[in-house]
Amino acid sequence: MAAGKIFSEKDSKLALDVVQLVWANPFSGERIEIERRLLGLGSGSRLSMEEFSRLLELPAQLLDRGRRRLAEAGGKSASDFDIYQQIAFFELFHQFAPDFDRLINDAHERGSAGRRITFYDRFEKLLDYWVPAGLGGEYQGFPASRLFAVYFQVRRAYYHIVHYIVGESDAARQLRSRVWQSIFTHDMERYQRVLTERLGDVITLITGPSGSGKELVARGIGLSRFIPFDATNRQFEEDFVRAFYPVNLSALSTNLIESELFGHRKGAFTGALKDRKGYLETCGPYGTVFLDEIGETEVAIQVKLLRLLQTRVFSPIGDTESLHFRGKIMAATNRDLAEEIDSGRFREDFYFRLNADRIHTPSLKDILANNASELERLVGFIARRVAGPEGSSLTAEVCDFIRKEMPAEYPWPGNFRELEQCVRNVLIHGDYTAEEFHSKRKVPEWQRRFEQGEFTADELLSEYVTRLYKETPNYEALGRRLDLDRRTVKKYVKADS
Ligand SMILES: Nc1ncnc2c1ncn2[C@@H]1O[C@H](COP(=O)(O)OP(=O)(O)OP(=O)(O)O)[C@@H](O)[C@H]1O
Repeated sequence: MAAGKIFSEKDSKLALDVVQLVWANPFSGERIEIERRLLGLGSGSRLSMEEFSRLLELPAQLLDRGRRRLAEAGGKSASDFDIYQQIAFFELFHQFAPDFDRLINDAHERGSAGRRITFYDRFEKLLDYWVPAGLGGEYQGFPASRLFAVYFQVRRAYYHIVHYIVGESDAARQLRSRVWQSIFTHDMERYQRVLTERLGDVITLITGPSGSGKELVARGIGLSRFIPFDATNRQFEEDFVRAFYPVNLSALSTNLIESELFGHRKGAFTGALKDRKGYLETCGPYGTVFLDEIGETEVAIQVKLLRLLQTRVFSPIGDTESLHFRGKIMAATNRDLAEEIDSGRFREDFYFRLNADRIHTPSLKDILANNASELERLVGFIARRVAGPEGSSLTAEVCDFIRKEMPAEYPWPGNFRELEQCVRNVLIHGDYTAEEFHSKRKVPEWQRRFEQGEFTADELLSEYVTRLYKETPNYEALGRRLDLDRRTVKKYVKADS
């Protein structure tokens, strides 16, 4: 019997568009286009909440109609079964998004995610409703638990990217999209088919100025790695919140870096009183070791790390045994590594090894240069975090302060971190003075004219006498102080003071 079709002619086109949506990077411009096309809207910006809810009804309606024809069309052998199945995945993902979000939130609040996942049974049941297990119980060649694990990863990635990288500037959007690619590549369908367990081998290097969010990006990627689900005991194989190991290399001596990363055996050096596991050993297959400030490391450490990256093998200090590193390595630096290589401080071979997947976090100055209104949005975000329900009044205060007291082109050398300090200082002291800011603070008009030599002698004297008159508002007394007679003082005090 020739294979039938699950979808009618009319539904088929819509179904193909929905499948594109299933695999599109949610932070890409392409995704917006697909969403708008599905709703019959012309090109434009992101969907409103109401439009998005309308969009989510489409796959559910398609599935309903498809499910009724599923058996008749030949089930698994229907020519469009794979399309039907992918739409079912999409529907299921959205149905369970609130459950996954709760799981992620709770894990962050408690600092641990390790517990039985109670909604897995419900998940299997619904999956079985849309794609009956009688059709084989495998979904694109994988068991339901694998699908569940991919959903959890997708939801974690979405959650962390949205929570960690804020803002509506093009730079923020591009960064979100790039981070998504770092987790899933640009071809998510291929990722879920063959790469889930392989992408951990790829090293990610994050560059960008200090305080621009490099660690945040690293954390977002590290906490969003694929983690298999064990359907027998209803648990994920790794606690995602505990799978990120950041090491600030600039804060440690060469010996300490080795000890922290590689670990040591008892007696390996003075003070090594017992065996100690390093992060490379503690980190499991779904974990991430983050080497922060990699540009600050001595060449000797670079050589050891290069060996680790090439062979994924290391030995604790004082041990000859080789251990296998199973996790992912990420690194970050605010230095210009090309310059460091030229000056002989950074090994070129090490750089090329690190440079497989590169992400750049933009400076706040660059973000604001293309989008001035972004400052208020970012201040609002920080203020809500700092002052909770008073967030909007604090936002207004901070924006007012910045507008009146800070130079229009202030470059925010400390980037996002400095903006956070500014918000906190205005909250606590009603004021903010940074080193850099101090030197660029708006100079009073009289000082500027003085420095530019714009005063005549009379104007200068008038400025001076008027300023002092505010402290000593008595012509007689001020005359004595300045060694001038009363009438001369009066003549120089400006009329409006
Ligand atoms: N794009 C962003 N969105 C939200 N918060 C941000 C962003 N970038 C940075 N931050 C905040 O700024 C602070 C500094 O971020 P982070 O430590 O990630 O910067 P960094 O680039 O790693 O800095 P350094 O080079 O000094 O280590 C953090 O408190 C972080 O929450």
